[in-house]
Amino acid sequence: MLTISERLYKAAQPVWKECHEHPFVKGIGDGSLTIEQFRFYLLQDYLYLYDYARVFALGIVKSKDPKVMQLLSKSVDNILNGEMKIHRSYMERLGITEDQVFQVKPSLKNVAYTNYMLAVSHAGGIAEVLVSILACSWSYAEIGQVLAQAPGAADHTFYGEWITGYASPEYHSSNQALVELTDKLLEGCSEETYQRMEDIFVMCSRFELDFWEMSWRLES
Ligand SMILES: Cc1ncc(CN)c(N)n1
Repeated sequence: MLTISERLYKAAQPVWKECHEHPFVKGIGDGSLTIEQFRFYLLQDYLYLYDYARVFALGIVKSKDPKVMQLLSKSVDNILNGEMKIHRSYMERLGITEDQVFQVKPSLKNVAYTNYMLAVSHAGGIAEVLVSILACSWSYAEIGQVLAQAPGAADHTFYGEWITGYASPEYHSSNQALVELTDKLLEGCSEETYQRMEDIFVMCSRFELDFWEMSWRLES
């Protein structure tokens, strides 16, 4: 029998396949993505990650289990001081200051995605919080792993740092902890609850695809 996370993963496969095949993702992998497109993505993603960290923080508020609270607070730290280090390094390379990022307006699709995660998490419980962040964390772990396997991709002078960041054992294990926690929280849940979770997971996966597309087209 499939675990809850395996069922969620299977349900989102058609959308994840489109993410893997998206020209933006392929372009990071083969180095053909323009710096202009990456710069646009970087700025939007930097803003996105602050709201994403807020969703984890909401999980701390919603949880009564000290172990879950510890894991989520570690995740907040991983995002703000780990994952975003990659962004800050690229900002330095591209001559962008944090003040300049905050002058950028988040795009419509960026706002739609973060507002969706925040709304679902505010209205729901700890399981809704976990499932709404899972597609984000998991799809990037998978994209990082796939791109890192292409010969030379991880050593690319510009995109290599992005690829190695998301393919790193640290990123993989923090994502794995979220997958396992989701299974634990939803073990033995009713079919009705599962369907609600699947809707959230697939919706967030669609937002992921939209984020790549928006960045490819520089849609602000
Ligand atoms: C839009 C988006 N989705 C996911 C990730 C990976 N945390 C990210 N940085 N940005």
